Amino acid sequence: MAEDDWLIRASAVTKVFTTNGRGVLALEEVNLSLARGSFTSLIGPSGCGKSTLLRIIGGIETPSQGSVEHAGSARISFVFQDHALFPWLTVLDNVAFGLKMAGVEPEERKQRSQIWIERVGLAGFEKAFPNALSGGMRQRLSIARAFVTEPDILLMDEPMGALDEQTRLLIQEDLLRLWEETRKTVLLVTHSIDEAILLGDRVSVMSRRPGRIKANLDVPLERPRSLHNMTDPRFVALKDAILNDLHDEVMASMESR
Ligand SMILES: Nc1ncnc2c1ncn2[C@@H]1O[C@H](COP(=O)(O)OP(=O)(O)OP(=O)(O)O)[C@@H](O)[C@H]1O
Repeated sequence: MAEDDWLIRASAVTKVFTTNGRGVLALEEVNLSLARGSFTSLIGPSGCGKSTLLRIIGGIETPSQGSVEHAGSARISFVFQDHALFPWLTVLDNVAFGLKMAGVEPEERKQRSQIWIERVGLAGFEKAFPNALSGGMRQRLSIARAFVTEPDILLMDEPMGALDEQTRLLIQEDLLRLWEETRKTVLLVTHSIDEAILLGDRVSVMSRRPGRIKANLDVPLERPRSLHNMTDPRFVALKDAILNDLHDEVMASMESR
């Protein structure tokens, strides 16, 4: 990535949480740039600070030290594991909610929401309420809701974490397709090495807590991609390298307990 091609950049971000008078150093001098129109996957041992870094980049958590800068417009949408859907609103109204907040007129809201409902395969469920949907459908709804406002940056924290393996594969394929059509700037936090490689242009691997970026690895796979890429020798070689990095970190964090 060209150094000047970033859309959002975290520089020397340090985060200390204080609970019951005790400080926990969650992040230490983390640097991470998201290139415009690129997909970055963030992976690391449990508790290393991935969610904290995502939240700081998204501006919903403040760094103790360091800064987050935007180059130009940086409208941000989030997708979280727990969906954060409104149970009292229909599918259509859940998708349209962000547009309503942005002051978009009702007719345009409906049209734009309908397009995204169809893109994520929820046509026919416009009037359903979230509790009548399966976990996979709820996740598709969250994805539609995040994309419909046409954000510059999408921040996704373990969006597929609660799904069974088969639903997860389907949604990964959906996300691949949607991303390849829209080329949003994306940061995806995931525990799945396969997901990180399949979706990402780059995989950033974090060290154990206090989190730092241990490696930024480019994914050497052409697009468009599909689940079949997972058996490509280059995919397997990169997975092996990431496994080695993570293995060292996880072992070291167990030893320091
Ligand atoms: N609001 C908070 N108050 C106090 N400590 C926190 C808070 N949020 C996170 N932490 C601590 O900061 C560290 C990093 O947490 P974070 O959730 O960012 O890690 P993570 O890498 O996303 O974890 P996981 O992979 O298990 O979801 C952990 O030690 C966690 O306990």
